[in-house]
Amino acid sequence: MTSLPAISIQGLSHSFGQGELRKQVLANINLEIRVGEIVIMTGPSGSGKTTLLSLIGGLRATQVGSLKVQGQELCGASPLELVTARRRNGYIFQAHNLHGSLTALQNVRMGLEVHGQYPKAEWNLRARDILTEVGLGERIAYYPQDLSGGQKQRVAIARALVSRPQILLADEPTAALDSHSGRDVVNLMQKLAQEQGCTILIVTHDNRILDVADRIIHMEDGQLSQNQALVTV
Ligand SMILES: Nc1ncnc2c1ncn2[C@@H]1O[C@H](COP(=O)(O)OP(=O)(O)OP(=O)(O)O)[C@@H](O)[C@H]1O
Repeated sequence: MTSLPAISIQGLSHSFGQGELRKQVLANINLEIRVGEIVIMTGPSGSGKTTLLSLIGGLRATQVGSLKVQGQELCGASPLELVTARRRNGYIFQAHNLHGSLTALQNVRMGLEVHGQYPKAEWNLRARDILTEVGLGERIAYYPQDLSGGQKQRVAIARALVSRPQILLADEPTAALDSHSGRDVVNLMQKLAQEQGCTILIVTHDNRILDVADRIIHMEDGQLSQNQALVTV
């Protein structure tokens, strides 16, 4: 049995701005990511990595080409379809983006609220369970200001994965962390996502985490390099 790729992109291009200010940032991107694969995307600043990640996440509308996520075509999708597509994914950003006025537990519950799939009666239990899995079972009532950078990012991972998304998109998840915390965070992402059969795409400049990838792809001037070498480490 052949399963659909998690992500399938053909001839994707993207520009910002209009008229004379129009600037093409992605040109003819072709990429296929299999279900359960962990792919790392590297490349210089400004090369278009975040733009591609945001298109895959349905965070902005796709203009040209074909972009299928879990078999759903996002090019030409309506705003409502994009919102639905967005809710199916988990996101982790460089800055953890936790709400400062909410505890760790409440932040993680938000991941379930937004997702809207699980009954409300289960939210606390699910949030508590995943916080325990990321090693923060004793800190569920802490506010972000009372957690270290690595702990905050672990809350962000718990929030991203609590709804058991099929795709996890991470943009520079270790950039604000020291090497030890960065390694912890990536190992956790890998472990939880593998347990859940989740496909992961990570954008990073952090060479220390490249070994978690099944495959590394490289973006340069809006184009993906062709030698998408398999990592053998
Ligand atoms: N909303 C926007 N409006 C106009 N231009 C944008 C917008 N977002 C990004 N760009 C431009 O698109 C290009 C690609 O940006 P993008 O953020 O995708 O690069 P990146 O590879 O992720 O960079 P970095 O590694 O620094 O995050 C850059 O030249 C950037 O200035």
